[in-house]
Amino acid sequence: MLCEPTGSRQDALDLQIRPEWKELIVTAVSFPGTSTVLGYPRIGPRRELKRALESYWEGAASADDLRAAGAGLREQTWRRLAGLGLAALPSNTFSYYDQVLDTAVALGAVPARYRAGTPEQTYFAMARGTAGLAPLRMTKWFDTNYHYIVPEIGPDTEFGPADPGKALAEVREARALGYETRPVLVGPITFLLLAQGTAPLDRLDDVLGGYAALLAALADEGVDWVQLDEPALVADRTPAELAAVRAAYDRLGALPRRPALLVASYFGDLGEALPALAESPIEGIAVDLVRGEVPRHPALAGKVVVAGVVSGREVWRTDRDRALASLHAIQAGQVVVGTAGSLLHVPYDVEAETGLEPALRDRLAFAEQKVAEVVELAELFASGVRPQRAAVPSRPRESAPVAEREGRSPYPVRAAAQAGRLSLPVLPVTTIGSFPQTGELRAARAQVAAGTLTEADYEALVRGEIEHAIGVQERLGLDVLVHGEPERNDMVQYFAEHLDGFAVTRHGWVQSYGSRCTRPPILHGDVSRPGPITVRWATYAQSLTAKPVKGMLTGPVTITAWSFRRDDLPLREVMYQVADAIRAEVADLEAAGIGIVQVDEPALRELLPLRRADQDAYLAGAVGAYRRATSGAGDSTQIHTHLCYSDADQIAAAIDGLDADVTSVESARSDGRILAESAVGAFTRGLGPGVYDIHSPRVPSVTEVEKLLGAALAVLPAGRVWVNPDCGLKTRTYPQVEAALANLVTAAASARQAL
Ligand SMILES: Nc1nc2c(c(=O)[nH]1)N[C@@H](CNc1ccc(C(=O)N[C@@H](CCC(=O)N[C@@H](CCC(=O)N[C@@H](CCC(=O)O)C(=O)O)C(=O)O)C(=O)O)cc1)CN2
Ligand code: MET
Ligand SMILES: [Zn+2]
Repeated sequence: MLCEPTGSRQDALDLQIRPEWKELIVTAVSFPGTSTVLGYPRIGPRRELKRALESYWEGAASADDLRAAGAGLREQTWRRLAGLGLAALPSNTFSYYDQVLDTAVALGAVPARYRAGTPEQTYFAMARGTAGLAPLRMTKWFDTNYHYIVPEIGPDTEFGPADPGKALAEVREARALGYETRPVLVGPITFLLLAQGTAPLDRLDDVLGGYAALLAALADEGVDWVQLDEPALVADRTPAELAAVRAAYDRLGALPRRPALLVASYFGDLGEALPALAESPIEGIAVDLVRGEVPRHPALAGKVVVAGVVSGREVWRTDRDRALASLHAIQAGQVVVGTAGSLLHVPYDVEAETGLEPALRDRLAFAEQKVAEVVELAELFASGVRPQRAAVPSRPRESAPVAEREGRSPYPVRAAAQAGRLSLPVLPVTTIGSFPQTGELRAARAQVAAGTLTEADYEALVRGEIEHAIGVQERLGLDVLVHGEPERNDMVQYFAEHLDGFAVTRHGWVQSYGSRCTRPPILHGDVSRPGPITVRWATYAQSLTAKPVKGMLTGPVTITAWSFRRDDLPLREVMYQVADAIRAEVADLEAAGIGIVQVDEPALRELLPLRRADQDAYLAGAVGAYRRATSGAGDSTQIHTHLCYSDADQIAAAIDGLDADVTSVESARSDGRILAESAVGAFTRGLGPGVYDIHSPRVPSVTEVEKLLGAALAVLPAGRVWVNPDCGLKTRTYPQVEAALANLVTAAASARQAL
């Protein structure tokens, strides 16, 4: 998206070169080549890393097996990038789990309680927990569907010695293959701003000591350039934070022994942070020219600018003229053609998608195609090719605002109608929707696709799974049951497969967290619903039990957010089209006698623009879409929603605006932050703060659940509290789930007694 030039930018343009800048405009340290990417997918073109990790975690493979799989993938990536003609290769963009966690380990920021066992055991304990130890928190990486591990940096955190081992090993590994690389680390400001703890910037000095040690070790290894990723600089930053940016890079720049520094920004425009970086003694700055503007600052004359003209977030082919226009507009010591951010968030290769309609496929570029685009643009730019037409801002065409639909009575009226219809106990126990996805189900879907299993046999298998899930819930004594979503490969892809306007991929995997991946659908046309999608599964489940079964839908914001989407329509209109499809599905569920419908919106927070100035318009559109999807429901139909992250306080008003009767949220993995006074006030209707962290294989004890429930009951009236896990159970196994849910039911019973 293009932004209007801001006043401060215009001023920067008009500035004369001040004397103090003269010394900053040193001769540019040259960058090793005219093309690069800031990062690359690492899960493997066929999810080789996922399989290696999961076998290692299951105990079926050794640490050596896992290391060999990692080395193979790294080699394959470097060879491919070089083979495509890319000039400057990054390293340390591979990770066994997450790059923020890797940086924490490199900085020695390993909380004492995890420091036991082998390095692998420590690493995966932080990421996933152990039988006795909860993992570190995990949350969304900026406005993506990728999750990072939140470093724990408090006022008293003791940093161990810096550990450059992984970065050095990758440099050596690439060198053995004949490649000099540029190691990538998360930069100090982003690292601290993403960390959990009180005023983490207070720890800047300690952290910079760690970076200094890492940089020295890399310099000793003969590394010429290091990339420090600072996406946090494209969000609004306070004057104190901007001062910290200057202090940090002044200090790192002044180190006597270090490689040249490329500070990489992406996901938006640097804005106020540009002068802070440009005026510091670093050698290069990477900018996002897909979402941001051409950077202008006199001190850039002495620096390398890596121009992110190829999107790391979308899958459309790059507009060559627009990219060339941006490249020619940059005034810098050296302009290098690059990607806007890492390619981590797009799939590997469009060529693998033989099932896509050729007309659509021709418009797409995945990671490999994007590398080829970077290389081609670098050649065109070097030979002085100019854009053939004036760049037209790719602004979506505006159309008349669509009226929002309203229909439901105020909450108290609805709550009374629902209480009469549902007669639930106080503290009702429920789940978020999915039950474990068995290997048998996944294999069966693959067989249907391959034509070796009939639809009828698959259908019978799904019905059997529903019976099983209902049986388990009945036996354990849950109050509101779910059918368990066995028919869904993914909560978004499944709907995309049943709606018009979407295409889905076969191999288009993108890492979501750890070994978990999704295949984001491609929303390329007008969206509509050819027919009911979930009704037969929900009614089948309801036919098996006298307890209420909750219908389960994914909301319009989330379906839109977790798809690659068209850019020729405003986001709001796209979301409204999806909302109308979901609205029809809600109506059909209701007509089929389903009394509770959950419309999940875990991505509501995710698409929140990084700049405050853009947030209200987005939230109005997102809330409008949700209400459009749900406001057709009658008063006695209970509408639930589910959001799975803890920083709900930032969008409290919007969550309230959804007007759902019951909201379930992640809470267990984030120590009940949602129950803090600042957040809990947002929930004026039913609330289910998660009491079971489903992202970890460990089973919470009854006491643990009781504690979390007690915390909820201390701040909320019991009549509005629900008992549920943090999120769906699809990534867990049945034994884990049954043990955990039994503990939830027991804890709820004892909490009811105590009321
Ligand atoms: N889109 C999306 N984003 C989300 C979530 C989500 O559920 N969906 N949840 C939050 C957390 N993120 C998550 C992301 C992925 C998964 C997840 O479990 N993904 C599965 C894949 C799901 C899937 O598409 N499964 C397909 C394909 C399964 C498969 O691997 N098939 C094999 C063949 C079958 C076999 O023999 O196993 C193959 O293709 O090779 C299916 O079930 O049909 C995985 O990585 O394992 C969980 C959480 C936030 N973002
Ligand atoms: C990422 S939110 C997941 C909600 C979905 N209903 C599930 O249980 O899997
Ligand atoms: Zn969830």
